[in-house]
Amino acid sequence: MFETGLLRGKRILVTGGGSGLGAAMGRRFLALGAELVICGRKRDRLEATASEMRQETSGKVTTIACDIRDGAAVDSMMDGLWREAPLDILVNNAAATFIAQSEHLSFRAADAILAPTLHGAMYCTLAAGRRWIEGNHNGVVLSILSTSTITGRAFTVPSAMAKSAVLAMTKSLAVEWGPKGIRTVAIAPGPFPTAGASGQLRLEGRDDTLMRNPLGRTGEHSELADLASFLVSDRAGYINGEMVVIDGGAHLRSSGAEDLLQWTETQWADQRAARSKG
Ligand SMILES: CCCCCCCCCCC/C=C/C(=O)SCCNC(=O)CCNC(=O)[C@H](O)C(C)(C)COP(=O)(O)OP(=O)(O)OC[C@H]1O[C@@H](n2cnc3c(N)ncnc32)[C@H](O)[C@@H]1OP(=O)(O)O
Ligand SMILES: NC(=O)C1=CN([C@@H]2O[C@H](COP(=O)(O)OP(=O)(O)OC[C@H]3O[C@@H](n4cnc5c(N)ncnc54)[C@H](OP(=O)(O)O)[C@@H]3O)[C@@H](O)[C@H]2O)C=CC1
Repeated sequence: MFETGLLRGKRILVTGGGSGLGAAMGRRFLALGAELVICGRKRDRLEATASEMRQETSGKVTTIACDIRDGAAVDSMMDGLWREAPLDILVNNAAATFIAQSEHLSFRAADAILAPTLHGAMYCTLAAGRRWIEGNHNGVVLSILSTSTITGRAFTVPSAMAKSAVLAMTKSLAVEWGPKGIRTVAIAPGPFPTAGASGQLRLEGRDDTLMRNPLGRTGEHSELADLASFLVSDRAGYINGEMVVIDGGAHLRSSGAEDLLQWTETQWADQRAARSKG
């Protein structure tokens, strides 16, 4: 689909690149010639994914254990990266969510979603952007958001709030940092089966939601990876401050959460008891 070497010479950090959509994007970036850095909290999973990637391609993959909720840890990761060479592209992919009745959310539970999804994305963006500007280096920030930025989404309110805030960052920085050679773009995926999303959103037990998709299917990881590759590449050099939706048209019918309005109190109690660790 793309010219060989579309991303040759690009050094890309994908947060949460050890699993799910982050790993799918990383694989595609490598295949297109990029040098890849993936970060996350779970060192073992990062290493396992990187070792598979190294076997699949001859590309360079580096792993960094970093909890992006911790600004000092983010700064230290960026310092380490810049000591070797500047990044060219940051992909804000790491995030967290779970379904819950909002009246049952403790403050700690709300913060468990806001901290990685909003603060983590902001810390990574500020840390990379400041270094690009100081070094007079061009950069691209791609943030993986959600169609909840358009529809809102019941029962995942902290996630919808955080993703909307990162969309505001994307639009605002497009104007502020565009003149400094930094593009900010975003993708809003619909349902793409991953272990993280399926576990946290109970996607498997909720076929109705998926079947209401106008295209009658969920997204393929390769479809998202292709879109991401285009948006971060120089071929998309005139796209700035935009969010591209990739959901088969699903959000035009529903936010995807309406079936949860039919859940009984017993189902919600069961959900609270069966909390999944992402
Ligand atoms: C609504 C349906 C939509 C249909 C389809 C539409 C299209 C799809 C749209 C998808 C949009 C976004 C998707 C994603 O983000 S998918 C990625 C999912 N991946 C992850 O979440 C991975 C990361 N996950 C985690 O880190 C953890 O799972 C967690 C989020 C829980 C955070 O863990 P942490 O260790 O920080 O938290 P603690 O265990 O210490 O708990 C902190 C407080 O949070 C409370 N908590 C935890 N889980 C739940 C829960 N399931 N329900 C309610 N409350 C929860 C916990 O009790 C702590 O609070 P208290 O101390 O007050 O008890
Ligand atoms: N799959 C889907 O249907 C959809 C996904 N999205 C978005 O796509 C992105 C990827 O989701 P998906 O692949 O499904 O889910 P995953 O659960 O696989 O991905 C989440 C990743 O984020 C990392 N992460 C979480 N918290 C932190 C943290 N504090 N510091 C560093 N890394 C962290 C996790 O690694 P670790 O646990 O090692 O820290 C993990 O690799 C997310 O932004 C999600 O909101 C949006 C819409 C739909």
